[in-house]
Amino acid sequence: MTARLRSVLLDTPLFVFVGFVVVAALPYLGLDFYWQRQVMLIAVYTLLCSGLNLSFGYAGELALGQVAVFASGAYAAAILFNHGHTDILLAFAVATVLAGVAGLVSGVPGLRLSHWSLALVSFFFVLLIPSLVTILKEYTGGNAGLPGVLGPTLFGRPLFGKEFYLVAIAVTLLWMLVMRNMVVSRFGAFLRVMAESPTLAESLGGSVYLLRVQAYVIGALPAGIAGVLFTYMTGFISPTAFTLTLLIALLAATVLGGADSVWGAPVGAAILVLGPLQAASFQKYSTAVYGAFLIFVGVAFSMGLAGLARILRRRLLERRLAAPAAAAEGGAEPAALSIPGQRLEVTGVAKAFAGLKALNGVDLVVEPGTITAIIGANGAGKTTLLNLISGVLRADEGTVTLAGRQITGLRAHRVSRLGVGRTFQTPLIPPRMTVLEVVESGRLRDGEVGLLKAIVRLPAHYRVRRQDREAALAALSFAGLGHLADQPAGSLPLGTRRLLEVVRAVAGKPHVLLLDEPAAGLDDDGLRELEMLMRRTREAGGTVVLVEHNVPFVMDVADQVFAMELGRVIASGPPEAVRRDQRVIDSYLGRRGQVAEESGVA
Ligand SMILES: Nc1ncnc2c1ncn2[C@@H]1O[C@H](COP(=O)(O)OP(=O)(O)OP(=O)(O)O)[C@@H](O)[C@H]1O
Repeated sequence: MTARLRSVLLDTPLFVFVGFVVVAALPYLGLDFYWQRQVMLIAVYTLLCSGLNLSFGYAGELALGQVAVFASGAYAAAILFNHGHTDILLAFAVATVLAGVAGLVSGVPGLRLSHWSLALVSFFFVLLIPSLVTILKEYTGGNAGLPGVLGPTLFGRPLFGKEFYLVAIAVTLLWMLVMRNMVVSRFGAFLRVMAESPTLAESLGGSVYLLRVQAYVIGALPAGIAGVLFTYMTGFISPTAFTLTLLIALLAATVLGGADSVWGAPVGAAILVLGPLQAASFQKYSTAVYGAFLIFVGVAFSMGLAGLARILRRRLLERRLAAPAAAAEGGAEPAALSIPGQRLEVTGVAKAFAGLKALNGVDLVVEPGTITAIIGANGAGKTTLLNLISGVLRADEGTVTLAGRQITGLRAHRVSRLGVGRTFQTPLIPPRMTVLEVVESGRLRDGEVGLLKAIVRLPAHYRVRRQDREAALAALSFAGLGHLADQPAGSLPLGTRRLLEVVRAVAGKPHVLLLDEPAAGLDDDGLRELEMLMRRTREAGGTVVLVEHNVPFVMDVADQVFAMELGRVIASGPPEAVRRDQRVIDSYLGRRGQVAEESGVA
């Protein structure tokens, strides 16, 4: 057994292989023809739902064109067959290319505009099926359909009955392994982050547009393959097989199985095929029932069965996880980390929102190995400044340079890849990731996504993922949070989530670290941990920019302070000097003291 095959086998849950071997063996154990068809239909729907998982569940796009791509694969197989090209591998290849093209044609313009444009464009493709079938009647048979598409070949050998069944199961397993490899790769991590927040994905170095196109196009590929299997399974196709009802049913099955789970697809597909909704008396009401079911599942059970299984599994494992993790840290020295800080220089930046000058000629220089704080009243322009540096916003005027290199006007993911890490005023933490996964995602900005390497599990994929994991563990230990590694991030209190954001940014070893109000809402313990983390980051060489309202904290931790008012810097220098500056007292510190006194806060 080669190392790669071994790794594919060992990294895949055993139940998957056992399950597929059992399913593949069923016809040899006496499963009759009717049930063989039902199982193959589950395989077909699994492929369709799995593609939807990627584009809809993981990438968060309402991709409604799956049925159209399914139809293109089905017609491709039938037309090839009728022209004497019976090889099923050829049909798979053509259907996959067609699916990719259909995905690109509908996805590229749709995704460039907005969520809803993609939904509309892809939905339009489904509505187009009957017209296209009529226009291409010569090849498609029009409304009457194409009968007698039976008995494809594989390398010249006809595939009937059990052999075709085996091909259907094997192809489905293969796709599921590809899907699983993608989901556990850096690409999958980006998708999970993006589903939580596109802004976060960009700030971690992912081009949201590119990720969406990739997820949408790749999600279309299994639908093309499913089309080929469906054609050869039924032996007959017509436009009546590719309806809106099927689309709604697939969406319902995807959500029910678990939209952001690899193994939710076969579960949802099995329920769709075997469930009570298949009764003949139900057919007339199918669209309404599936629609109502979709709404119900989407609103009341959006986690799906996979989400439920995750919760149960977590509860079962909770005890076991707590013990070794706590033991692992047990008073050990925090890991050492080197953070390659670079000089950040902001010169004359200005930004207006509909005439309101949020920034009006701001200059700022931050040296490596220092903490620079920016203070000022609400609306002074502090967050806008961080957004300009990190590429979330474009400056109207002025420049931003990193180690002398201009980064002005670059998109957020490019700025991130050049070494700017950041946190957000409201922590952006994907709740379904574990703490370790969240911190690992901070490493995504460094190096390539490596989608193909992940799919075929090249050694480079393992090396990168191992390095990601080690760096994330080191960053957690650096922050004294190693004992939380296996906790679901969503279960953490707000203060710990704030710290976690900082740790995620530190794990990416950024050249500049931008922190937006990290101390907000932290209790005394949290503040101490944050202060320690920031001091360690500075000692490790980091360039830190801190926007913060907690003045005592700022005065304690910062090397230099910039005070802002109405988009301008009104004072800068060492903390004590800025604290005594009369303009700063009048515009900010005095007012904060007054507010604190009025509210009884010391
Ligand atoms: N996207 C936007 N569209 C319109 N106005 C905006 C936008 N972002 C910020 N502003 C305005 O720009 C000004 C500066 O806002 P900014 O959020 O940068 O202030 P801040 O100093 O960070 O305040 P706070 O301490 O409350 O976070 C405010 O008047 C704000 O209303």
